[in-house]
Amino acid sequence: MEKRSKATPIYMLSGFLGSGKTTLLQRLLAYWKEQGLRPAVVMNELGEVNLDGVMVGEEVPMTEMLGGCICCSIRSDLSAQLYELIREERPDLVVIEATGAANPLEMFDAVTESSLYLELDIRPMITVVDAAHLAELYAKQQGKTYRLMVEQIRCGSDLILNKIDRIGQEQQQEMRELLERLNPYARIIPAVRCEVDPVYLLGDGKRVETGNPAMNMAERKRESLHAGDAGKGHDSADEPHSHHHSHDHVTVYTHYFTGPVDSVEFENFIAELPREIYRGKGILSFSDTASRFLFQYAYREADYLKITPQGEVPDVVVFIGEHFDKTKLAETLSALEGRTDRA
Ligand SMILES: Nc1nc2c(ncn2[C@@H]2O[C@H](COP(=O)(O)OP(=O)(O)OP(=O)(O)O)[C@@H](O)[C@H]2O)c(=O)[nH]1
Repeated sequence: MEKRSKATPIYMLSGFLGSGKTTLLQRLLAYWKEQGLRPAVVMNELGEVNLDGVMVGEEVPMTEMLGGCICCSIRSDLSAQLYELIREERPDLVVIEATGAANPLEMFDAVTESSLYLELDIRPMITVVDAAHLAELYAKQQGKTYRLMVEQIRCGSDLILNKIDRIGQEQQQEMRELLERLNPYARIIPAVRCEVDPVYLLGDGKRVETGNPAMNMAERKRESLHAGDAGKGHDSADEPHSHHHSHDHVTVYTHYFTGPVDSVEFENFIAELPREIYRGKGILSFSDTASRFLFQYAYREADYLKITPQGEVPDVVVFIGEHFDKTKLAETLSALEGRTDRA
């Protein structure tokens, strides 16, 4: 118990873009608050705006690391940000939600580096897996996205097999078995919208780690870099240094709107997005409704949630994908604004 007051527990949420990390984060924050704890969040986004932050209550201290990925381009900032957050806010625990493109081993290294300066209690990594997306990628078993997803699965101590509402029973079983093969150490928790029992997930008061989680991770890292399912064709196995740039292929485009757009036109535009774009999020004002919407697009499924953002938040969308044509996307989005102007 004494240790708790000194070492700050650090929870890392891993999982590919759009798998459900923020959905899980919201549940965990609600649970911790119910327990009378004061959580803090480090939110890392590839885009220039923190749209996930809108989903986190204002009372939760949050550090934003934007415009890059914690695991490489802005990795060195993590220690400083954590240090400030812990010193100024004195939280009971910190959750780090990395970008979905983050290589979990690099993220783990970055946090371990921080523990040289700060007294941290690094908790087992939680990986959220989009069951439908994994099923599709597993059918092909190639590509950087699949390899990254496998890496994230191998590094998780707890694997939430999320979005099982999007696949049938048989495929659920197949994906479960795949996870067991890829990571026999982990607990697998099937879920819809990350609805999991936080007491079970976090193991509060019950879970006994077999050994030091950091040590387990180091072992897994060695394994992961040398052999196994992921090792086949894994960047770092083929080219020893390339794993540091494992998500160089990810393209991000941020578009600030100058005014509202027509909702039907926007939905049509989303329905026709190229496949290379696998994630989108934004805050939008539509010309045909009064409220503002938080827009989400993950693995070809779009969601619109009515929101009242706190403070000044621009109308903006961020698209993330692999080598898509930013210029064309910018033109199409500008044209949508133009159409509304004429209306
Ligand atoms: N159908 C379905 N949709 C889900 C489920 N869980 C989350 N979603 C939706 O998937 C989208 C992405 O969820 P997030 O929680 O924002 O995903 P994320 O991993 O934080 O995304 P990034 O921060 O971009 O990596 C949202 O529209 C969610 O409402 C699920 O179990 N089933």
